[in-house]
Amino acid sequence: MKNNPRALAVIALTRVFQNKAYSNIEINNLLQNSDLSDADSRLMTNIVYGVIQHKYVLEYQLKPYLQDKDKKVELWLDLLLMSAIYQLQFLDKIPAHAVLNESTEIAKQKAGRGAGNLVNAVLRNYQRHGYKELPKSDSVYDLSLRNSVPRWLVDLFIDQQGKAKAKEILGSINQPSHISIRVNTNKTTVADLKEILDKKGFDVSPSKISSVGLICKSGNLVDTQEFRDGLYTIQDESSMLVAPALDIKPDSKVLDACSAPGGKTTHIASYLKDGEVVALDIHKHKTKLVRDNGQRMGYGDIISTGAVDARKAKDLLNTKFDRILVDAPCSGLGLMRRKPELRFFRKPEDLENLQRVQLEILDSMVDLLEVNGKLVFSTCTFDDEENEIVVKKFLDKHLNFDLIPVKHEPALDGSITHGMLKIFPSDYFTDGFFVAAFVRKN
Ligand SMILES: C[S@@+](CC[C@H](N)C(=O)[O-])C[C@H]1O[C@@H](n2cnc3c(N)ncnc32)[C@H](O)[C@@H]1O
Repeated sequence: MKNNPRALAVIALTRVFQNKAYSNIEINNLLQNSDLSDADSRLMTNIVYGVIQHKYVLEYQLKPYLQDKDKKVELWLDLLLMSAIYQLQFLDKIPAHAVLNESTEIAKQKAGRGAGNLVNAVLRNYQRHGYKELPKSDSVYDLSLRNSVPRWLVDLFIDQQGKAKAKEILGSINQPSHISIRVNTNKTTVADLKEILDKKGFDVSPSKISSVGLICKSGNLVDTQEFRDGLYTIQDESSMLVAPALDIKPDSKVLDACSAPGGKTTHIASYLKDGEVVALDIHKHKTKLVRDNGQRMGYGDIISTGAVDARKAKDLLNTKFDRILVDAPCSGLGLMRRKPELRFFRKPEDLENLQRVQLEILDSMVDLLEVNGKLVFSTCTFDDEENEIVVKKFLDKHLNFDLIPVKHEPALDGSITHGMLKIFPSDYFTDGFFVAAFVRKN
């Protein structure tokens, strides 16, 4: 089974749904211990993401063919059947007989002849009757089913953004994502790096929303000499909009309160000459990632790290900063395209709990910021509870802070409201993101 892409996909999917594991981490772990060819690795990855992205649709297709007595099939068997239907329906290059034979064999090897017979019978039945058309209305139920997004989230998107925008967001999150990189402009230029990567066969194009971003449709961008030499880092385009919002000067003293794995820390460092950046994270093991990234990108001597709960930072750090970034822990709903399982892991009460933590971290930053210093708050989600409402509550409590317009490129003018930047996954095909900036008046 170790070298069977379909069996490995089912193992990854079982871990995701049983242990609430992240799909990208499980895929990487399993691929590292397998001898799959590149094509089979791509197939395995495609099945894992596809089944998670289309979970409700696949369950809907499967339901009529599971007899009553079989309705409570084990999780792995359910996922094996969904993977098979996903391949039959969504992947056009795989012959149906290969899907049927392989899936039957996997079930037989794992649980004996009975399981193999069940899989074979269900899939033959599905083939005989064909794909069941999905209901087409705009009801919350149908939108939830068609896009495989829990109903509470569909409700939330409609309540906050209106139906048209909610449909646009839902329609975009199950499409394949791009990879983007941020160019380390202290080591190379965007044009030079583009040329080098193009020559290596990466199909690279400039980002429309960040002047230091390049987009790549596919390819292993961590396995190049240029990556090892720190000429670029892998980062979503939306994340590249945060460091510019801090308006950093070459001698700024910057605090990055929630910094791991350090994507934004190294971006901040790229603006500094005599300045420094102190990078905190609550998890000690994650601060190593920040240091490693800093070293690789050539900023090891201006980044220092600390394993600190940012909510307690005001009592632990006895210094002040010119700039503070709170890239806060959040629900990550803006990442649903790249981490499709998030939609199933999150619960409505998470948003309120996360809002509380975000406000506690912001509160702790207030006295660490110099007068006239700037504070930036960002999240990779687009729900109001973790964004605009946090900003409002923070300003209501701290009258010595003003909201100031987020510095941004002209292409993003349409994404600014009351000076705050909010990007939906459907707007520029990036992660969803939010950025707000404040100044301390006194
Ligand atoms: C959105 S991620 C930060 C991403 C990072 N800024 C980057 O660009 O690579 C949020 C981080 O906050 C950390 N975190 C969560 N709660 C925290 C707390 N109370 N204090 C400090 N860090 C915290 C998490 O471990 C996580 O690494």
